[in-house]
Amino acid sequence: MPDSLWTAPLAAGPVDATVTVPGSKSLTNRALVLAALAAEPGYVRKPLRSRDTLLMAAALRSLGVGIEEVPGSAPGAGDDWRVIPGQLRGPVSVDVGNAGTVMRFLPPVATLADGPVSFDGDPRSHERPLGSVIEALRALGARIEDDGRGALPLTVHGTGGLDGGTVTVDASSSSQFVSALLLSGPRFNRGVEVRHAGGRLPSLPHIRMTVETLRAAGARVDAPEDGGEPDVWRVAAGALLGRDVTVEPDLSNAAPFLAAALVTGGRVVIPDWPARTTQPGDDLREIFTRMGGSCELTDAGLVFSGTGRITGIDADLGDVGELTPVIAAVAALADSPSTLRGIAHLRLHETDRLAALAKEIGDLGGEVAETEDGLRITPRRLRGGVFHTYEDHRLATAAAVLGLVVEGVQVENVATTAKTLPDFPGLWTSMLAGGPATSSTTPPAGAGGN
Ligand SMILES: O=C(O)C1=C[C@@H](OP(=O)(O)O)[C@@H](O)[C@H](O)C1
Ligand SMILES: C=C(OP(=O)(O)O)C(=O)O
Repeated sequence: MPDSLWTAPLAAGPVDATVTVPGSKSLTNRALVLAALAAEPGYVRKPLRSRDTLLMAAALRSLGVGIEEVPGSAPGAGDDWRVIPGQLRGPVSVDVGNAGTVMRFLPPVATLADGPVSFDGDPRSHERPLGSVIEALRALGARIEDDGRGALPLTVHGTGGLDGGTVTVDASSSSQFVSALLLSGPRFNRGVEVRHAGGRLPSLPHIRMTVETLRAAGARVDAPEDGGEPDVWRVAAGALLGRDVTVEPDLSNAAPFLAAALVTGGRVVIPDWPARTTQPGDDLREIFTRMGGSCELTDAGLVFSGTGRITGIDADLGDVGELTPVIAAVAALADSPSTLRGIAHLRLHETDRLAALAKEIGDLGGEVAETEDGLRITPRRLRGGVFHTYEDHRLATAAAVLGLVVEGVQVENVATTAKTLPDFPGLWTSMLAGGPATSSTTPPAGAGGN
């Protein structure tokens, strides 16, 4: 059966709305892992409930961690999670879907289980790189069965603990390799020292996020940004605290909504925008200001306005690669060309994002050329048509941005946005209706967990 098409709504005029963006995927999944590895129960409040985080919760539950629904502390935000750590058990089968955080963060956790833990996921999960994590865990003492391709499927033969120690990895294809080894590090007998050796590390803010969340959970961490050796992180062995963590809104998922203000010359308010954060999405304030908008952090949240004029940019997005699809969509609507650099690793994301953006924006009449490490975008008059999304949530939200000002953009499989955003179409139409837009907290069908 062909995937369904969703006709992206055209904006009738400048948008003017307040959009409550659900919790951060990256923070929710780190909070779940750290709470599961803690020495005492804790809470994850205002968690994101999307495919990626429900898969993480389901995997941890099957490993023996209690994750209970408790009434939410924040009005209207849905239930919170109480996480009760326990002895991790096997045999267990984990479905990672196409979640990088699940497929990379959980194999190190599985070494602590008392039996085998097998991992598998969507077809794309077999193509996303994992070899550095597999080799690193073997070097630290783990037994792992795989088919030698450095990817899923695989089985970690947990023995209830791991020696740990020093390991060198090439994390140039994903920062998640470093984050994965650090997150479980406090539970390894000798802690862990991770040394990156290879090309440029992408998504550094996500590694800083890992370091901050570990420290907040009581771990002792040495990191390069504190005057340590470049590309070397050390996590000492030790018990993790059970904490009460409130998840920030997902600032990367704010991108399409801020873009809506930019491309329609409107105004969007995102409540609860943190004054300080490790989320890469915070860079949208600067990037979209350079592209013609203006923003202000107020008590009501981030107030972002467009003028209707959109300027192209030359930007290195290596630290904030996950923002690329929406930035590329905005760039295709600008009044001057853009060059997006430092993002070769996007070829290994949910899909090959560079190829997909070049093809799909190109099919609407745009001019997008792939470079060795990014995209060169020359704005052209766009026309409607089918925008294929390759089961990539951020391709779908990028297409919705184009559809605001290009009539007849039909987005294939918009439901794929549920990877990180529950009810994106509902949020989008509420934004266009001008009312307050708040996503439903109902989990997407087939997401696993409960
Ligand atoms: O650690 C994380 O939560 C993430 C790290 C980044 O991965 P890469 O370093 O593979 O780009 C990012 O793109 C992804 O969406 C989330
Ligand atoms: C790259 C992404 O996801 P993942 O966590 O699956 O790597 C993303 O969300 O843009």
